[in-house]
Amino acid sequence: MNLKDLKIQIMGSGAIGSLFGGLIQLSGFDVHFVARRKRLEVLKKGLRIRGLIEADLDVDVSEKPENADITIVAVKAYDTENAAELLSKVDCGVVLTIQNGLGNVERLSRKLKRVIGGVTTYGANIKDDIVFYAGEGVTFVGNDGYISEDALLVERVLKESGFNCYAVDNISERIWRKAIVNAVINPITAILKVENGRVLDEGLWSIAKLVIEEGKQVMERLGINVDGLEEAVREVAVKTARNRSSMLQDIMAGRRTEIDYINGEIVRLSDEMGISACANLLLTNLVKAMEEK
Ligand SMILES: NC(=O)C1=CN([C@@H]2O[C@H](COP(=O)(O)OP(=O)(O)OC[C@H]3O[C@@H](n4cnc5c(N)ncnc54)[C@H](OP(=O)(O)O)[C@@H]3O)[C@@H](O)[C@H]2O)C=CC1
Ligand SMILES: CC(C)(CO)C(=O)C(=O)O
Repeated sequence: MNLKDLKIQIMGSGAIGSLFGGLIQLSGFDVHFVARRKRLEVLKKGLRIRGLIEADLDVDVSEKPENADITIVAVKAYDTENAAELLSKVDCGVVLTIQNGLGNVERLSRKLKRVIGGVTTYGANIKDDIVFYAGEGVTFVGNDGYISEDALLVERVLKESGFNCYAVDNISERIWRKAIVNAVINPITAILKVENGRVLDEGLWSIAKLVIEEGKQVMERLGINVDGLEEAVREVAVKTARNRSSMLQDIMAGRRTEIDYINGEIVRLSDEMGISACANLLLTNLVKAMEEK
């Protein structure tokens, strides 16, 4: 089978799903977009991408998933279970999650076969129904302990579509490292309504260190490598110093955040392990209180 004969499906065609689907379709693949509510109506009229590229595409979009060779899950973490239920009604092929947060692979795997993990630093947002391609990044896909055929297939499709993409054998470590970055930067910036760089201020960095330490304890118990974690968080804070985190943007727009699946998941796992995660609990509950305002 020719690679370009593969059918790719995007489950959740918001900012990052539309960007991935749009770039994959532009390189010649047949792409099916799954969307709902306002986004479904918008995409029926076409997908508009601006920013690092400019493209206007007619897309195949519906509310229901279809059979596909590869399905990319790009719903918010709190919608994962519902997405998995809908996908379980069709043959969705290899299932790749590019979501943020912890536990997405596990939640999808309860209902679906051939799930592989993923993590991406590409950046996109939607304004006035237009997808803004804000930043080129890197995407890692795969499993733990081995490089699977499914991960290699996804890597080929994404590379062919112009993505920096690598199949890896330590996807949990990569997912956890991004989650710890998000556990530090996202709630602190959302609560204080400040840009990412402010977490480097002395007082805030002392909170950051507690959040990282608690995350580290869980990671170590799960057998995940924690080398250089604090330095890695610091590096992202420096590189994205002028950014407004996604959680700050969600809070400002009155949207639900992914806090339960980032800091909240560290707290849940710590409880299960009988260890303390006070800093993560505090940040989780403060952000939840802000969501309820
Ligand atoms: N945006 C980015 O740059 C990046 C995002 N991520 C992660 O990717 C995930 C998605 O983020 P993002 O694209 O920003 O979020 P968006 O809210 O823009 O997109 C999610 C989309 O999924 C839709 N959706 C949810 N459930 C269903 C369903 N059952 N059927 C059809 N559509 C559904 C939502 O619809 P509705 O709005 O109606 O709920 C929404 O359009 C998150 O986990 C995020 O943290 C990771 C890296 C970068
Ligand atoms: C890396 C960071 C913190 C960049 O803003 C991010 O992933 C987010 O905002 O969700």
